[in-house]
Amino acid sequence: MSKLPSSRHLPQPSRLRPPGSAMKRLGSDSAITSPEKRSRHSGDADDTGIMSRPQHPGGTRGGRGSLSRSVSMANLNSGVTRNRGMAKRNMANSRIGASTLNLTGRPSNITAASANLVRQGAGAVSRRPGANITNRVNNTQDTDTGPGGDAVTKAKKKRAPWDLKGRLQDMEELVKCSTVERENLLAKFNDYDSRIQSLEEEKQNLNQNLQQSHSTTQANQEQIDALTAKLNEEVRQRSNERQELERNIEELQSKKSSLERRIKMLEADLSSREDELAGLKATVSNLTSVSSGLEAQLSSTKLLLNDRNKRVADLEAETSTQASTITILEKKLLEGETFRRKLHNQVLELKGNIRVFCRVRPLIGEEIKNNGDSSDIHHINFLDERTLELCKGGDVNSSTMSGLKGRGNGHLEFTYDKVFTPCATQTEVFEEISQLVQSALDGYNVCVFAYGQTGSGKTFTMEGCPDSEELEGVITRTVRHVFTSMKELKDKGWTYTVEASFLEIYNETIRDLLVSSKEAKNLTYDIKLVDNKKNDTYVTNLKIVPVLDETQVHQLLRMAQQQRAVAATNMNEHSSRSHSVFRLKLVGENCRTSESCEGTLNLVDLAGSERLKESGSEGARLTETQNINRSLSNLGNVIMALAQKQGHIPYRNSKLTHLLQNSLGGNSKTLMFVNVSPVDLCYSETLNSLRFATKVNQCHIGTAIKQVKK
Ligand SMILES: Nc1ncnc2c1ncn2[C@@H]1O[C@H](COP(=O)(O)OP(=O)(O)OP(=O)(O)O)[C@@H](O)[C@H]1O
Repeated sequence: MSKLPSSRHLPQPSRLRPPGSAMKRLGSDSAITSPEKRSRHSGDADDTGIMSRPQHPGGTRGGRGSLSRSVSMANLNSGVTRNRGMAKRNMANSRIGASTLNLTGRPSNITAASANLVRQGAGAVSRRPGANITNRVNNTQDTDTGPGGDAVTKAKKKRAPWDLKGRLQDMEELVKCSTVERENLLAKFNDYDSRIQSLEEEKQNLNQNLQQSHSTTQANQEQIDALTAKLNEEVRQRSNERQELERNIEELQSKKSSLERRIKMLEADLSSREDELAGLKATVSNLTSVSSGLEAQLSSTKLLLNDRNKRVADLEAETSTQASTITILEKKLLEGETFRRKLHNQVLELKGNIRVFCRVRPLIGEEIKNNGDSSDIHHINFLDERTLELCKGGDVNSSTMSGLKGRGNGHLEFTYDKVFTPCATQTEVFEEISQLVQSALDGYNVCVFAYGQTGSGKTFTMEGCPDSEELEGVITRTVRHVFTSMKELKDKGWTYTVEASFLEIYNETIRDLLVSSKEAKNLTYDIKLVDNKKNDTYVTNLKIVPVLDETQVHQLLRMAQQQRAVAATNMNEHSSRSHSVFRLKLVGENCRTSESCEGTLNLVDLAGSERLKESGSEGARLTETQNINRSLSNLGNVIMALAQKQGHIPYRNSKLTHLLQNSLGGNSKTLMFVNVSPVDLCYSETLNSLRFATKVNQCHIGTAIKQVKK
């Protein structure tokens, strides 16, 4: 956008004075425009600068002087007018030029041109007005043509100095010409004036235009400023945006680089995946071939499946038939179970309701040394599973004992239901009595007791070594067998409750082994009949513990052992001198058959038998021995009475027989272990025990009766 000139460059109205005013000033300065002034300044040629001739003294001279002055004035007027006309023309020209230039948008040139013209015009007048007038007069005289051309031509003819008239005529003609010229000039002046006025108007218009342009320029400037500010703001925003964009570019570049890295990784991954894919494709092709094979197999399998489904349908039909058969068979099984129990009982009856097992323990420890470092037992021969032979050189009389067979020479044979050699294991021993345990579950009273001299192996047989499973005794194995059988019988509808008690009889006094001596301090334990008509007995105040599993029973056994240890200063002696009775009461119910049963299992470790003569006991020991022998002898008597079916069975003669009344009578199955020591020195006690066992073995107690729960 081109910058418009400021107002100060435009021509100032004061400088462009109207021609009238310039002329006025010119007139006033030169003092020649008005006749008054001309007359007033007629002698002041110096003021005007016109070279006037020196006046001659006298009138003529004065006349000539005034004429010259008139001519000079006319010339002057003419020159001034001409000069002023030139000036005006110049000014008009300059104004025209200025307006033209102004119209073309270059007013500065106008101002300069008009100023120059004014200066030139003014200068032309002001510098040498007199000279100009003179020249003009002279020139006019020489060249002017016009209305007075002839007169001038005539005037050109040099008049004689005396021809004043002619000269006056010339002058008059000249004045006339000047007047005409002046009028012409005035017309021109007026013409110029009107032109100036029009130019003034034009100038005013131009000024208005200029002002409008100025205001437009200002508006434009404001707009420009606003636009500039906007532009700056825009530039700032663009700069911010650019910075933002640069940051974005940086971020994008970093992202790009990270993406490039990721692309590389992905490319690597892709290539590995491609490899994997290739492998998978190979696998897929393999699998496809396998699949086609499998499909073929599947179709054949489907065919097979159809056949099988058919077969399944057949089998289901068969199964339903079999299910009904199973129901029938289960019924038969239950009947069979009942029958088995009967048969089992009959077998035991055939075996005898009281049976005797003989067990000879091995030599142990010092006994082997004393036996010449040999475990061979010299005085006992095992003839078969049920017979052993006792022999001692010189003891011929023994063979004559009643009921005993022998080969003579001190050889005595003893036959029992079973003879266990020293090599017999605890397991083998228990297998033989497990059927009795089964009888207890079937609802019979069972009594297993161990009889024998001290140290013959009674406790080993009944309790065993609790720390070794292999050496577990009858009690532990019985408990396990009971709970195992209970589980098996559960499938046949039987559920059982088990109660345990454990007591000892020492010097004919009952002691509860399942309570501490502190707890049992003020308690008395008496044996009483449950029902006077029957032989069921119970012990008052005795602790009966319901047991749910084998572990619980083992805890009771350990507690009983501790009680026996606390009760004695010498445990072995105390335990040897008392009878211990472990009792399990088994109550069963069958929900299917509505059967019920109640059996009692007594496991008795008797006190060691001892012959008074041979023991040489005295004092308390003697009393103990007497009590033991009395109870053991009474046990024999009861058994004998039962065998002889006597009317009175002396159960009450000892606590032991009284307690075991129901388990020894006709309503029970009894098994007696006769434990034998292998030591030679124990021969007499062994013989005594074997004789006692023989007596028992010869007894037929009667038929055991199944106990039905009341
Ligand atoms: N069959 C056997 N095998 C190995 N050792 C046995 C056997 N029987 C008994 N014994 C051992 O013989 C020793 C005496 O046995 P045990 O204490 O059982 O005799 P006991 O008849 O109970 O004596 P007591 O009447 O004094 O109680 C024990 O050390 C025992 O371990």
